[in-house]
Amino acid sequence: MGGVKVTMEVGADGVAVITIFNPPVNALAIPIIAGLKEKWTEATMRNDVKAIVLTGNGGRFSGGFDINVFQKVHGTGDISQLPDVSVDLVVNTMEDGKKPAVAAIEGLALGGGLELALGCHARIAAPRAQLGLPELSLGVMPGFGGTQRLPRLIGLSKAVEIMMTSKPIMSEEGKKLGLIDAIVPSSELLKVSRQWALDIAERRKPWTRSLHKTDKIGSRSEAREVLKVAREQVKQTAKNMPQHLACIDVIEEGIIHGGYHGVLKEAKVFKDLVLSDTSKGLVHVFFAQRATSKVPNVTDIGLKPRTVKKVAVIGGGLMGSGIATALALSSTFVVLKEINSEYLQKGMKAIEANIRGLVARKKLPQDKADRSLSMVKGALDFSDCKDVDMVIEAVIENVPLKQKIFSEIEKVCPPHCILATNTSTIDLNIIGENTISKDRIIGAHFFSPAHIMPLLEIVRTEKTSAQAILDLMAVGKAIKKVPVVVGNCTGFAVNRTFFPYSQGAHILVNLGVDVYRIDAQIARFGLPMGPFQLQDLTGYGVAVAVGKEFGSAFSDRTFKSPLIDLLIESGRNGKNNGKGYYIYEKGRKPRPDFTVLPIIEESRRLTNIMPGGKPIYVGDQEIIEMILFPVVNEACRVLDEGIVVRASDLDVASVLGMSFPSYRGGIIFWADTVGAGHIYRSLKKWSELYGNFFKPSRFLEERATKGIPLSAPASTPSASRSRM
Ligand SMILES: C[C@H](O)CC(=O)SCCNC(=O)CCNC(=O)[C@H](O)C(C)(C)COP(=O)(O)OP(=O)(O)OC[C@H]1O[C@@H](n2cnc3c(N)ncnc32)[C@H](O)[C@@H]1OP(=O)(O)O
Repeated sequence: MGGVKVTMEVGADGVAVITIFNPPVNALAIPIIAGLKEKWTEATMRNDVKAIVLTGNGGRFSGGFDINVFQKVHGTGDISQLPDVSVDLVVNTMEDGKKPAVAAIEGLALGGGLELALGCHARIAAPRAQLGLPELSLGVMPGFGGTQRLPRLIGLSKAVEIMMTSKPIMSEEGKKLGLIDAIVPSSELLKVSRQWALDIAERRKPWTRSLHKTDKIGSRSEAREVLKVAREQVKQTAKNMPQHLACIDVIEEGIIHGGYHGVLKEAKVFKDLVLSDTSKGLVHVFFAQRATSKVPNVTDIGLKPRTVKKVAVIGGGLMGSGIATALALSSTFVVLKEINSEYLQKGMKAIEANIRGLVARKKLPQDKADRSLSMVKGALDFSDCKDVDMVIEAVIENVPLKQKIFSEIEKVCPPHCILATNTSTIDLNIIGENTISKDRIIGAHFFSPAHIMPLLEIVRTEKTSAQAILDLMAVGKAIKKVPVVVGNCTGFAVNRTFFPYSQGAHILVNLGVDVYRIDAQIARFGLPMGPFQLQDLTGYGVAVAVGKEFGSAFSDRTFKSPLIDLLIESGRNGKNNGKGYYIYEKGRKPRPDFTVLPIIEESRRLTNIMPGGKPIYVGDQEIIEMILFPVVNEACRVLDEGIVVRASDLDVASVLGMSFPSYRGGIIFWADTVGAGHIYRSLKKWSELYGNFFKPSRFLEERATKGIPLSAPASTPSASRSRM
């Protein structure tokens, strides 16, 4: 805690520079807030201080309120741990204080950090500083007056957008909007800010108290319209979460009753939101995501990641072209290797389409797109891979083919080259069977579409070197993925955990439950779509292949549903050919296709699992549980076998790889909120009624009977934990 402090230096010019020190992001921890109050009060009282400049040490203004405090409140339920910053510090001490203050912003000013700057009387920023109010992404809302001051400085519509999306803007945009008063080079930031503060003191520049501004908000009726549209949008984009609508209500309060009333309501609602389950889940995911970058015996043994400048991607299909796109977008040279010029052209075209698509959606500027495309070179021969630092094989799931590729690349590529495979199911030891340097073999499992989905599952075998893992983690970060390191087993951590998801859905259908009802319930729970629509989207071929793989690895608990085969026989292939459980037509939302019902009936007849031949009766909640509890059960096996480093890695993987709702905190966090006991008893009951698929795992049974959360680390590693 030695480095956590607030300092004040008073110059001969009469400016007190107050600096926040709390590396790495100058988070506003409780001692920092106390320090700010103390220094500000001192500066206000000292006769030699004419004006104040607030800044952050180390090139970053502040990353906002200390999120660790939220976690403490979540653990204890004690809301009194939250200090009164909004009125006591920002309104009374800073904004309404007797001395003018200027915020000198570099790097970033996010959340409470930006709100402190809003409480100053002017803001000077360095180029490309990030400014944002991302609180909603943590399940709370701005709590230091941001809901009131930002609209008053930049107008309601843009302020609402910044808060609702949680996305930062750059200081250049902030300048155009009126949030930033001037942009100056970093080297001049303090000098200009000091002068600006003195100019305010001497009335050469306006002494603006943002909370009192009204000129940018517009008329009541305009404001009402903006808020109405925002409410409608968030009902679609932020289902099941309270903070967006709560934030809009608070903004409205300020518009109707004035900024100060808005601040008071904000402070109250902020505290309610901190205690919400949504905030608990999202804050958990925030820290869980950062924890993935800490891997014992890899990131803590003094190794440094080596530079990976050039990567060969073998196979230009859907996955290969997506991976190549992700690499090229982050300025890595890519060799895309295919077996003939037709396939190669297809792959290159797919990369181009991916990149052009980002430009069309305004996610990438044209010049960056051109630069990215120039990073990719096509190749038909392995000799083009002789100077690459990493190979990522992304061909079809065919064992002999993969084995052949691996022994060839081992011969051609330099000895330091990492040999990665994008397989989603096949055991890495089998793929690398004919390869000599087994320490370089590693799994780089991307999720489709690879240039968009944020998860990278890094799979290691017992022989993979720590250096190779570290290098791939660094590549993952460079291409803006969240790398999660896992052990080797069928399906690895993510696909294995979620295999029972579609299995459970198929059991339910064969027990007589309606497919569309199942999909609707799962969507209501918060996944982007239900299991049947997902199956339509990924194609039935994938379902068959994955089913086979898992069926042989976990035959004790695999349910063999004939439904997919029947659908294929009847000429359906999901979204691919526009015919699945749903009808797919361009420009329209998928619509249920009721002509599928007789096929489902046929499946039910063949499996004959309905007790007494009659459809079972289940409530809506039970549908969700019968699909997700088996997922939790498999997650327990993954934990028990030590496939992941820590339980929260599965939370991150489920959120980023499977779109499990982040506000529920990920699969294990959610399971713990439901309670291991309830999950265990439910699975036990269903296993007695409907068979082995539901049988509770040893790990779940033990945790449930001892009353230990599933997320608690194992006290003594089980025999199989040696995998990591
Ligand atoms: C009342 C107020 O309105 C409420 C608030 O202010 S809520 C907080 C709002 N602020 C935020 O949401 C910002 C959260 N932070 C971020 O988005 C990113 O950390 C960042 C953009 C600031 C920096 O990103 P990056 O450089 O990639 O570093 P990143 O690895 O994320 O963070 C570095 C470390 O700082 C920590 N950190 C970042 N922001 C923090 C915060 N606000 N509080 C506490 N710790 C924080 C991270 O946990 C991480 O710790 P670790 O090294 O021990 O894992």
